[in-house]
Amino acid sequence: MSLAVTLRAPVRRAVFSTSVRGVEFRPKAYRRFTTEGPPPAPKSNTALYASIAAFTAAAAGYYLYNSNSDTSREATTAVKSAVQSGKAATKFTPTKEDYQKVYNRIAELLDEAGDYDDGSFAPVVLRLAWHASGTYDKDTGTGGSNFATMRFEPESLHGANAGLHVARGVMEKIKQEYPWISYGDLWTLGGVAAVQEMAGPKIPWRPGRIDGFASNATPDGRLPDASQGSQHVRDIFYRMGFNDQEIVALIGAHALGRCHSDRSGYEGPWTFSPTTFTNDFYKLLFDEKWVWKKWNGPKQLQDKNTGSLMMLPTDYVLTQDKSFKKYAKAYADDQNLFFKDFAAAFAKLLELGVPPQQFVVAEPWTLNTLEEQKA
Ligand code: HEM
Repeated sequence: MSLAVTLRAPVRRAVFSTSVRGVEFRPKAYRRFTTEGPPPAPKSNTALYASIAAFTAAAAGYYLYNSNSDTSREATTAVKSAVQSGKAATKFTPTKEDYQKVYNRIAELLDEAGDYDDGSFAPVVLRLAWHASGTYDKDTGTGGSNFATMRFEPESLHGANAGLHVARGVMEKIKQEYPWISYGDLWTLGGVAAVQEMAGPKIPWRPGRIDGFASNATPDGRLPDASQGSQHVRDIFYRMGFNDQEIVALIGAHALGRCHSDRSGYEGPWTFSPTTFTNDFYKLLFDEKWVWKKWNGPKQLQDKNTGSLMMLPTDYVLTQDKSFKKYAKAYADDQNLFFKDFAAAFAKLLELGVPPQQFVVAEPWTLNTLEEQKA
């Protein structure tokens, strides 16, 4: 039996043309031999074609399994299960509208937080997007949002990720409803929805991340330690490829949410409006007098006036370090500038670790808020 005959089997296309997280996947081996559609199958040859198909699928599986790419391994699984079930691997190519639907569902769930914290899951979901991406190391190309490795131990148990099970739980509900989206795309889209739904700037975003394995995880210690100073902050964020201006813009996300003593050890919110995206974090840094909190917990600052707000040591360095201070002051004075710079830096953060050719579109999209869609 010649290879040419094998590849002309009628079921070939269904077996080979599979979709990985909505991105159509065709292994190079297939592309090389592909023809424009199969010839009609003579009925009497059904058994022959079935065995040819099985052989082809097995060969494809072998080829894919022995390549090192994670995409290949996933495709292999798809091919295998298609063969085992006797059904074609499903092909679904989501459009921008499909991702907008996922965004909308996330936005709805962010609001269904009941008594949780300040009545919204948005801050913790934003934090998940950041921690999933912030493990990136530009020198080795490891870490980042591509593989969503926080699904696995030990990364899910890293001290810095304490409490993020809440966000992963919310995201899991969406995953059940839209199983075609990769976790990396889902979690980063969660970050986008969190910022936008809390009245923040539009965050350009595009899909293409794939699910990896526990072996893709990075070691503990890649995320910042809040008890440290400006050198540590620079070390961590420079490793990801950010500059001082981007660092200061990103940390402005602390306008949102709060610290939890049972998670990080720190306690309290940074602003009086922890579910609205504003430049209040910078304003408060400069306008309030900050004193060390007297308590048994880790060193943190509190506002002298009310004692109800907090700053981490790493937040406070934004007023102490000359270069950081310049940007922090500019953001305190100009919310539009902060929004613009945050959007750019956050969009960059969410794409760390994703090979550019993996993205399904060259230009990131802008997705609409629920409010905009009602209008
Ligand atoms: C020097 C850099 C940073 C340090 C040391 C830091 C540290 C922390 C700590 C200790 C918490 C409290 C966690 C808890 O107890 O639940 C926290 C919360 C948070 N962080 Fe950061 N962070 C940094 C940068 C960022 C960045 C870049 C973002 C996003 C772009 C971000 C977004 C958030 C959000 C939204 C929360 C609130 C989470 C909630 O309410 O559950 N942080 N961060």
